[in-house]
Amino acid sequence: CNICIEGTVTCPNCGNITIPYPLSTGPSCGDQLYRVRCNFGTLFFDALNGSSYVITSIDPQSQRLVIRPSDWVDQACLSADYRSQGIFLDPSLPFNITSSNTVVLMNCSTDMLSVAIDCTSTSVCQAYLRDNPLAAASCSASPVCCSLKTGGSQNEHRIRVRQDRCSAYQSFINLDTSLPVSKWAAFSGLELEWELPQEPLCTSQADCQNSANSTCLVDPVKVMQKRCFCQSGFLWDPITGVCYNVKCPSPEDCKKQSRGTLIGGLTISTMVVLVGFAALFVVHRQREHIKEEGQLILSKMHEDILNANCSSKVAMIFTGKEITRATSNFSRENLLGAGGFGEVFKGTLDDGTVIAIKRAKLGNTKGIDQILNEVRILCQVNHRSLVRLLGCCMDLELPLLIYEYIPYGNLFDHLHGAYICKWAPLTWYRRLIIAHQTAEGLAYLHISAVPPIFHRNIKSSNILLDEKLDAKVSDFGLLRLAESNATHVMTCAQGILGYLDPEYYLNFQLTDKSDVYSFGVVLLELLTSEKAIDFNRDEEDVNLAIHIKKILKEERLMDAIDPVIKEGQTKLEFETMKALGYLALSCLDERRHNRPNMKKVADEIGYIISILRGG
Ligand SMILES: Nc1ncnc2c1ncn2[C@@H]1O[C@H](COP(=O)(O)OP(=O)(O)OP(=O)(O)O)[C@@H](O)[C@H]1O
Repeated sequence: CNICIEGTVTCPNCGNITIPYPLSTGPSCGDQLYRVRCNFGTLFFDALNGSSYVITSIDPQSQRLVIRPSDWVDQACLSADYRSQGIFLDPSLPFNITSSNTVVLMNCSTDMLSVAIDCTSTSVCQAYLRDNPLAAASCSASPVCCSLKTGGSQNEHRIRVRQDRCSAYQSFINLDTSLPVSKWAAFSGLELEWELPQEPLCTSQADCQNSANSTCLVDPVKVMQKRCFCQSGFLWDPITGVCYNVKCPSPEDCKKQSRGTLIGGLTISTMVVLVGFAALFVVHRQREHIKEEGQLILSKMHEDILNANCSSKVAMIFTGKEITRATSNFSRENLLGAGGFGEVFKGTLDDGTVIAIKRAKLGNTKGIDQILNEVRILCQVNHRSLVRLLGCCMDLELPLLIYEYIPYGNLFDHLHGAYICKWAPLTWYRRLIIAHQTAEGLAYLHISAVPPIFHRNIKSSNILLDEKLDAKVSDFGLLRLAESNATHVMTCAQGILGYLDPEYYLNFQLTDKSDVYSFGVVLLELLTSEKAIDFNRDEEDVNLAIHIKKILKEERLMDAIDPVIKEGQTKLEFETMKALGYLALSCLDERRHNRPNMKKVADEIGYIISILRGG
């Protein structure tokens, strides 16, 4: 817990103004997308067409800042930024105008009367024109004026003035129109907000030296660029711009924790010494007997922890001896593969039961946590399309998870070739069944599990197939239980390239709809047998979701379908492929609220299957 906040890249103050991350006043601090300009102690926001505005306040917590809009040229009723057509924010930058602003537009042409904003005689601007002496002096000669409340959408980038429309404006933040106009000056300003920044861009690891605890990796959304993504155990905090330690989010926590650790450490040391002496004494007298008893007690403790939250006892404690025997001492012949969590071995217990054993990687500090997490979660879930966790083993050097063995490999290998010679290619009907079973398993996790469970790591290699080629969703290593009253869970980008919900980059949350997005990518894999990310495709097609979305929009789905299932297809089969393609498209909607939920997806696939069966 010694490194909590490091590598902060905030810029120095500008005069009295503190510049919070991600705002940047120079190339070596902040995020370069969030440029502001410091000129002799005054901070400026530069807009398009050469106009520039003084920044009067910044609130990093709400990601908002206030700029002072131009006054108007006396007598002419013309805004000083008339030449730049008013305020025009660069739409390619992450700033927009908030919905807190009320804008009065003056010196307007009668054309404005037909525009859908309030230019009536009761408009707020009429009171302003009448009761503000300056406005009255300059602008009352042309009585048409209008007012509008800005929208606050991400497309809100300009307040426009021009000939034939309106040529002057004033803006107020959270204006209380019940107050007399003489008090309105207190609300003067235009409020902008910025989007939360993503992890900093990088080209090599050296660029990440300012962002401690991060690694320069390919950006799954834009694979042509790389970012300093937080390492395991750390989360990206877009407000402070650092990867913080999840175990001690603030330095205070660190201090508390290290103080706690110190006290705990002393207590533990004392206990260890005492226990050590006692143990030496006992070992001297009854060595073997005590060892066995100790193991029994440990085993009992683990069992108690494991079953604490279980309504029924489903998880078992396996002994190291048992597992070592079952795997022939973890021989390489029994190695099934390795993933993010560690290695997976096949094993056979004394009673003949075949099992899969997940062994945490050496130095995988999350191992124990992940195991307890996984065991607790899985002891609650029971669904035919989810891989069953049988128990765990904690008395070897590395913690182990014991699963039922699923004999026919994973969907990724079936679709992408590794097993093409070993097993026949999957038929279209079987692919639909696999999609349906997977969707049902996930819908169970989202809806029937209490509290709801988001998988967060859906990909074809985590869908295993049994001897009947039925699908079982595996790898709950990245699972976290959602808070019972929370609809989302903050997390680090633990998803995998090509499957990660793009909205994660907007708000750094993964929800049930993030699983829906990842599942949409799996649907595309089933249709095309193409990989989620493939650098052998053209540059702009590396990401399968982007590639197929384009093809679907051009109504060329057939060009992308796996030739194996395309060959000899009936018209009905073709229709069902199309239907699944469009379902995938809805799962892959950029905005998660537009995506269907997993239950709906499962029902849709069930319906597609029923059509195929009926035909
Ligand atoms: N219960 C199981 N039965 C049979 N094979 C399994 C089982 N669990 C995992 N495997 C196989 O072990 C290999 C590694 O699995 P693992 O889930 O650790 O990795 P992954 O899915 O590739 O990556 P990640 O850990 O990032 O999800 C895969 O080939 C998988 O098919």
